[in-house]
Amino acid sequence: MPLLIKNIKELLQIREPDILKISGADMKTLPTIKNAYLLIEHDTIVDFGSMENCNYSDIDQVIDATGKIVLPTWCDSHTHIVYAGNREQEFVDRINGLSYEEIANRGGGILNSAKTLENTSEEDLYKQSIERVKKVIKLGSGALEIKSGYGLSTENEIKMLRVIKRIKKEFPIKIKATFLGAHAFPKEFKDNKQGYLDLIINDMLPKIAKENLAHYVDVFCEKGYFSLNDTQQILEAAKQYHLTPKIHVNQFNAFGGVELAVKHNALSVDHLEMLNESDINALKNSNTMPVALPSCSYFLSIPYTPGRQIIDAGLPLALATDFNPGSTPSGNMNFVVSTACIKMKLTPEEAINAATINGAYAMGISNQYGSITKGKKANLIITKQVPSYNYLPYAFGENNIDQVIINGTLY
Ligand SMILES: N=CN[C@@H](CCC(=O)O)C(=O)O
Ligand SMILES: [Zn+2]
Repeated sequence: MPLLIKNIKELLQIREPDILKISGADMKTLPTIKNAYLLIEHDTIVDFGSMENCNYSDIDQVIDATGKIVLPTWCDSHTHIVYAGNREQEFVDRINGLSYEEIANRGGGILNSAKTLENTSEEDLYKQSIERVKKVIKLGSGALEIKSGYGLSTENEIKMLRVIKRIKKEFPIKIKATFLGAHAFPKEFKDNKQGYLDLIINDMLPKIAKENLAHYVDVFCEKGYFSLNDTQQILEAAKQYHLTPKIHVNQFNAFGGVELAVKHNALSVDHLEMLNESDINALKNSNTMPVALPSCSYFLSIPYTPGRQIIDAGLPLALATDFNPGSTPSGNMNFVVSTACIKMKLTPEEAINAATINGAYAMGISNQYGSITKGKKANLIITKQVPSYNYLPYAFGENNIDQVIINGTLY
């Protein structure tokens, strides 16, 4: 049954079907229609325009959006939403003076989450994870990339990826799975790093590919984690299984990870809190999307990704949550958009472009998601009554979402 949304105060992010990402100065523009309507059939946007041209009078299902804004749902291209337990104690430890690095060096951090996950059944992991998924959909996320990376053994990485597959089957939002076996070296491989790389390459990758459990491959390319050489080995091996890279780079140190990622045609490079001129140059003329994770900077009190510099260099930028138990226990894209404006000095137009169409690009789905385009999936946020779209990032911490539509159906 068709669904008509009428009297929309402003309909945001109207794009032609061939626009897959927005870069540089173009990010300052957010095409809109004021006093608009939008028509959905099944799961698809079939028509939209100005109310004065709205000739649909016999539609049964109508939403009156007077005073409200309608925009595409957020596309969160970087999450670790499948995890077990939490790391509240480390949060308190950091308040009391320990750094993220010190906690990791004591065997906490990613290894702490891996231990909890090992002791959690697949069923329980699924149950814990879907509570988070339900919450983020209510907060306006209509597409999620989800990483493994708290398994760190063949059995537990596959357990995580099977949970992601099940979420994909059970939930109407778009999900893309990423294999992140190279998230940290397990304790037993502390003095045999090549042994762990070999396990990833010779055991995990073939099994994951055989079960078709992942679309992308990720590596935490960082000092104390995976070196350039380690990263290169994994990306080369993953290529045989057609897994495109989306990698964690430059969170704490810049040492050439961006260039390596670009050389391997990475779909995205994520974090980038530490960025230098050669990283920016490597990204120019590439198809790789830089992704900023401002909630992580907020939570860890580390520098914000220089989004202004990235955009001013003519590059695109995407925004994502990084939802995970250690560095970002939040999947709230509304907070991400606000924080990008407040701390990274993005304009609301830039931040909304970064969290919708560019987020969709960073997960390889912008032909179907991330904008108001005829033929794209009807994944929409209807806000509460607000003065303008600037109010959304301005009123940080306030929930201004009234309704969320996923695949043409109210969620
Ligand atoms: N930096 C690497 N991975 C995650 C954090 C993982 C954790 O602390 O559990 C991130 O993107 O911030
Ligand atoms: Zn991450």
